[in-house]
Amino acid sequence: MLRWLTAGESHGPALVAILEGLPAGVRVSSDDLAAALMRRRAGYGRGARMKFEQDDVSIIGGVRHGQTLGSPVSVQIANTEWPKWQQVMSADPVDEQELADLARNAPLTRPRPGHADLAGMQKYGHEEARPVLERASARETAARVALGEIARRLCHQVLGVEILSHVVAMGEISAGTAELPGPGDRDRIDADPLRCFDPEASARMVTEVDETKRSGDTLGGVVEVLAYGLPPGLGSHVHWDRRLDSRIAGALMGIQAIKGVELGDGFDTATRRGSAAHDEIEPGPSGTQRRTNRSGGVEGGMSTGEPLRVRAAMKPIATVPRALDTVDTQTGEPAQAHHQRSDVTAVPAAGVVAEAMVALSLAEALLEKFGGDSVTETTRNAQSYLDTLTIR
Ligand SMILES: Cc1cc2nc3c(=O)[nH]c(=O)nc-3n(C[C@H](O)[C@H](O)[C@H](O)COP(=O)(O)O)c2cc1C
Ligand SMILES: C=C(O[C@@H]1CC(C(=O)O)=C[C@@H](OP(=O)(O)O)[C@H]1O)C(=O)O
Repeated sequence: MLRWLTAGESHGPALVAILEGLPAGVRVSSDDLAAALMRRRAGYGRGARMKFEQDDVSIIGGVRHGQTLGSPVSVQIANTEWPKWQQVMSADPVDEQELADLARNAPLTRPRPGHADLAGMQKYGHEEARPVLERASARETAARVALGEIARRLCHQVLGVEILSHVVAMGEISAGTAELPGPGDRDRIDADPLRCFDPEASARMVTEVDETKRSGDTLGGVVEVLAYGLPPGLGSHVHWDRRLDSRIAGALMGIQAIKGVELGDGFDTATRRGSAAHDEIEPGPSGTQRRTNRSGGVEGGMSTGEPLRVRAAMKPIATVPRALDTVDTQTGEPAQAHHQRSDVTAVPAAGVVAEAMVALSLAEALLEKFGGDSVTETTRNAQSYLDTLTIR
């Protein structure tokens, strides 16, 4: 069983994460994790913090000389901004007067609509939003991306799986998706300012981000994750929580600000007649094949062997510069929501996080199906399954 956990606050000393249940022999180094984290920081429309803060990543356990050991892998991502936040976020009690004098520690009593501030204050009994937003912040997704990179490497080593993502909509601007990016297009997508595969749409998206920023507003959008090289039969039809689609949907909805998930043609499928909704099966050169991939590579909760295709819709950033109406919880009076700085949009980064969540879900399903305590054993098991598939 693959298990993972993250901890740490946005302005704390570090994020930490543990991934348990990996076989021995997954090839990974700190530089690999640093490269994965760089991808998450990029993207046109990210805020000032992305420019001055670094992800200072180190592997604390579970890896030796570039290979996993089979023990829990533990990762730390230090926040280079920590020195400025040492008193505000100190784990130990701090002199009250010293704290009161810090502008950085001013109580945040004007909760932002769309963020976790108000519901979190009510639920945990906090009088201001700092203790909520520190953990609600998507800073935490850095830890998921680090673990997702290890999961991605496992899937690639065992089955040659390639996972990538691209931005298919930014606000009202949609990319042309007649041509899907292939396994080799990862670098080209990353080189685009908005991680969009359609250069013409990307240029219009850049203009839209600029105009949105000028008007003091924020943007959401849609990302698509693709996974190539999956065998048929990951996940299962036998129970709701073993379904691959249910796990992937849950994993993607668990990303901050994701409000919708769609497998394959998703909501469009519901508008079609059955004859135009499914993927007809035909004999091919190496076994059965599909004429189309409307399902997005999952039927009956199991991978079909076709590419996985899943979309996630992100709402616009909640910290709107032209601040939204709220109530000052200290006075009960109408007020403007607190705002210091924020991303205009983080859709390109959300794509990288979505890849990580898909990689973790696929690694879990892969280990469940093939088991193994070493990558060699897992690969042997996977190969034996593929060699003996009764229907190809
Ligand atoms: C990569 C990424 C970056 C984000 N950056 C910001 C930001 O700068 N400001 C902000 O208010 N929300 C940002 N968010 C969104 C908030 O984390 C999110 O609105 C908040 O957690 C509430 O969303 P929820 O209702 O889905 O929980 C970001 C989300 C992601 C995935
Ligand atoms: C720090 C990251 O993202 C942060 C996510 C975030 C939020 O509210 O989710 C708010 C912003 O932080 P701050 O309010 O301190 O400017 C983003 O910069 C990161 O992705 O590494």
